[in-house]
Amino acid sequence: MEVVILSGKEQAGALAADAIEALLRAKPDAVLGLATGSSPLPIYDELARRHRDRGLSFAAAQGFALDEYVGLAPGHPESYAEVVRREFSQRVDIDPARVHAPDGAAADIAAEGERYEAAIKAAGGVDLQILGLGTDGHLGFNEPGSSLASRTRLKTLTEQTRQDNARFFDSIDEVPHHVLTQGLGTIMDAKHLVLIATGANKAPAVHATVEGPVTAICPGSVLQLHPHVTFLVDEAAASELTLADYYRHTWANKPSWQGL
Ligand SMILES: N[C@@H]1[C@@H](O)[C@H](O)[C@@H](COP(=O)(O)O)O[C@@H]1O
Repeated sequence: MEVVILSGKEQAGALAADAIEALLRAKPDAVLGLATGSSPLPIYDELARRHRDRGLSFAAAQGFALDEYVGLAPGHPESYAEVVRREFSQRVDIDPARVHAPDGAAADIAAEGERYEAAIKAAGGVDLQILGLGTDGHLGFNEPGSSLASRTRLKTLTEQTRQDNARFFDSIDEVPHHVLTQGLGTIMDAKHLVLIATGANKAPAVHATVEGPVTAICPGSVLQLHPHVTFLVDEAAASELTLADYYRHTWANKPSWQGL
């Protein structure tokens, strides 16, 4: 695990964009795992800037969203398919037909989960997965209690997550109770995981994820079992980390030839 403590979310976004740019230059047809929520927005802003200013191309790439609400009307502005389109796809040159999301309006949600798993596999798996972190430690929409081996499936949101996400809707009553999310096992299959967490409200979840026991109570903690995971956190989100000084020391002394 690599924990990088940065001064702000723009710096975190730029570092994640560095990793994505390096991947795309080495492998133009890379498969990107796309996260929603507010944390990854600085990454998408930076990728859009690099596309515009220096021709970083996503033309051969593919994208897979982590999750989707169940029960929103197709095209709802807060559906994650729409958020990914608005914040990422339409700002770069990726083929919209190669950006996928689970279909939260599918008649058979269980079958849709299996179809989505098969689609990720058929694409060759995710090369780099962007992740945010819920205040309760969730990844995607894998709420506390999720199996660490879970695959794409229906989940019920906690009230804490519905309240956290109510800011995107007119009222909490409009936040769906159900979602379709890649499982923790699905997420763990990605080759490189890049988690971005900023702000003091994420500090307890960051601490539990990085330094707590590996437990379904904190789904993020499963990342401790992944061989290539990068945590990009700001000072506020890092404020409860026991080994913060060591992470800073490691970053300050990182060999210049070693990427993320
Ligand atoms: N399903 C998403 C997660 O993928 C995201 O990580 C989390 C945190 O969101 P934010 O980054 O806005 O704090 O929100 C949602 O629940």
